Amino acid sequence: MLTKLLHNALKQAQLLSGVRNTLSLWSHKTSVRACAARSATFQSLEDGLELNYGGAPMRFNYVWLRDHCRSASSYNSSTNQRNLDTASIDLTIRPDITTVEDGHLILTWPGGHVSKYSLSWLAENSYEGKKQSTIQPRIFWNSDIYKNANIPSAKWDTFMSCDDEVKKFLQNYLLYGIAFVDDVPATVEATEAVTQRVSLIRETTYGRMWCFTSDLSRGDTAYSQLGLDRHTDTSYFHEPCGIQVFHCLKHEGTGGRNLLVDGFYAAETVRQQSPENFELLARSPIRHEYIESSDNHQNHMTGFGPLINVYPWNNEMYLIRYNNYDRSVINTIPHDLVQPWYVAHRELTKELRRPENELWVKLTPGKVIFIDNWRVMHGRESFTGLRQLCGCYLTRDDVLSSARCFGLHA
Ligand SMILES: C[N+](C)(C)CCCC[C@H](N)C(=O)O
Ligand SMILES: O=C(O)CCC(=O)C(=O)O
Repeated sequence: MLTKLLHNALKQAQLLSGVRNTLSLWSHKTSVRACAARSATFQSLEDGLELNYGGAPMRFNYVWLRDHCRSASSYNSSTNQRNLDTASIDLTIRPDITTVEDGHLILTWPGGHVSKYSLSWLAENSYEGKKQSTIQPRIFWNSDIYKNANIPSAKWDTFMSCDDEVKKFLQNYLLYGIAFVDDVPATVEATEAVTQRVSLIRETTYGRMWCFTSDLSRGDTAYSQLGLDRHTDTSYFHEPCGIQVFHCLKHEGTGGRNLLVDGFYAAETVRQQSPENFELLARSPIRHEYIESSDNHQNHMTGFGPLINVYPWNNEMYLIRYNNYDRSVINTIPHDLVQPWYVAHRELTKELRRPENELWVKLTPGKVIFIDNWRVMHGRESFTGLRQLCGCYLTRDDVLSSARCFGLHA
């Protein structure tokens, strides 16, 4: 089941990533000395070599090859760290001898040092390979897609005792950007324990674990009974918190449902409809800000970054900051682009607000939700009565590290 999901996600990511194959643009071949060995051939280029090994040709620069030598003197394979001082490599270095033998590329450098790279390692680590592959397979969703996928929630008992349950949970989390644990005791301590099964908690000005009601104890509308439109949190950090955990410990009143919207689904729609609007949102840095001044709390946080962030080599999205409440003065976009930026922002907002893209959930005591705060927007319906919400933030790097240690593609 998971394998099939992953396969579909990979297919979808490939379709959606807008990757263009530029291999046909390659030039600069100096000599065409083809050397056949097994299924691999190479050709020398001015500053490196081109390797043909199965799929598309791959090009490797000579300085890069020397820098990535995995011999014991160049690389410490017990700490997985480089020994070689990169600055000591002659920038005009070329090997004296190049051969392909037994599935390896073997280079003998001036001075006699030999570097040996397995062809499969080279294929895995080539730019061409990276450009065509997805860093994190995901399934973009609207309300129907998510509901029809019938993703099971993890259960407190098994989640706390069985690593495989945490692995399944993380796999769902990586694919959809949201995941639930049910039957959790309605306490801050149990919420903390569930979170720590996943990774480290990130302390912020709001605390390590926070538990809040609508008492306006902080200078932010989150601490009121007002509805909150879809947004991501801590957009005013240069690195917004990666994950938001919520657990509603108590609600005696009406309303207060939570809204979830997959920002990547909406942004991908914009990319398909008007690539220039997507580009503009991905290129223009904007500022968000959090200012709080009271007897108990003094804060002035501000961070820059574009609304949409993509990896430049494959155009895959990895982070959206969208918070109209906390967006600060726009003075980082030149005049000519201000109007187009608002047009692009409007188009994205329209997609984010489509009712069919909205997933509404009523968080009840026992149900803990993990939300990818780099991808999935959350909001809240206004409410009456006493409502107590606890939770915390996690850092994305720590969560991805946990996922990789479980052998997941992250
Ligand atoms: C979740 N918790 C109530 C602790 C913090 C709320 C932070 C609210 C802020 N406007 C933001 O969006 O970042
Ligand atoms: O009260 C809620 O359910 C959500 C609050 C919220 O959106 C936030 O703290 O950012």
